Amino acid sequence: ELQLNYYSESCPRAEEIVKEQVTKLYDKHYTTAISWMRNLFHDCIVKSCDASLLLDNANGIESEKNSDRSFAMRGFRYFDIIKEALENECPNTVSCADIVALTARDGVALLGGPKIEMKTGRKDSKVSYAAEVDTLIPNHNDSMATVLSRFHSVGLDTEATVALLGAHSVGRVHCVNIVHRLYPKVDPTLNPAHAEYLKHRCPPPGKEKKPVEYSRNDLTTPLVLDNMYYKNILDGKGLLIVDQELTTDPRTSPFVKKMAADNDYFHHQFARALRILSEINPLLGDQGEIRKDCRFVNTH
Ligand code: HEM
Ligand SMILES: [Ca+2]
Ligand SMILES: [Ca+2]
Repeated sequence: ELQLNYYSESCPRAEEIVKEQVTKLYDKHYTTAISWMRNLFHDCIVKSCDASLLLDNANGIESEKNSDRSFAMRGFRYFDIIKEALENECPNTVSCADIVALTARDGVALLGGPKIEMKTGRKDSKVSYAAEVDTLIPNHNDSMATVLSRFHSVGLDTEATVALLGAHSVGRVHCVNIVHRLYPKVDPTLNPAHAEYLKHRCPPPGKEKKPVEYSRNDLTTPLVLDNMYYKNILDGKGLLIVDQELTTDPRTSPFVKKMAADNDYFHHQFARALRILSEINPLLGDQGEIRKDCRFVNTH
């Protein structure tokens, strides 16, 4: 079973080391705090919080990082820094899966989100699920029915689902995921002034000036994990179709309104939801291993 402070005897400073490194990295590259959160989602919703996401292409393993749904994910190399710090303190002790969980927890706190109690004791997978990623992670234009059924199937109720999408209160979306709502006709659910802003950020396909263009999710508090996301989507400023759908689906819209009105309530629900997410099907005992290098399964 997962437990609080699983490493209290085997590596008493484990959680402190993660926090130190996450803080140091945040001071240098604030976007790392954003990446930890998305990484936890993309690892845990694919079978298990088992660091399957972190495996590289090697020895017959096909990396989940290269699937379509992992588009624009960043910051993977920072796991190596954290793992190295932990290996220096206690070799072969702290799993990569627990690093995925703890970094997300500490990243959320640095972004002004809630403090979250998180259990540890996860083991790492020996396999990757690259072939299944695109069916297990919803797409940006999926219906809310599809999103909810996927989240419900892993124990995330509707309120938790609405809270987790609040992660889009920070970070960015690339134009490839936006232009279909702008051209040839503006999606009528978009706020017209915001649509003009987005057209300026994202020229019609083929007319881009730079190879990679994007918009920030939240122009008001782009670096804070707060309930501005819900105010924005109620104002027609959601960038993804799934963001905007939260406001129109009768199952989700009551929670959107409640979260927009009360940041503490959002934080409380976000903390609850992230805990559920981080405890999906953990590998325990000898169901998995403790990888020496988060990119590769151990070779014995
Ligand atoms: C239905 C569910 C979800 C869908 C379809 C979805 C889709 C996306 C897409 C398409 C992007 C933008 C990629 C880009 O163009 O750069 C994105 C960004 C992001 N997502 Fe989600 N997402 C979902 C749920 C979540 C959840 C549950 C979390 C975390 C708890 C999360 C965290 C993030 C973060 C932090 C970013 C910004 C990444 C960055 O700036 O580097 N998302 N998501
Ligand atoms: Ca996984
Ligand atoms: Ca924000």
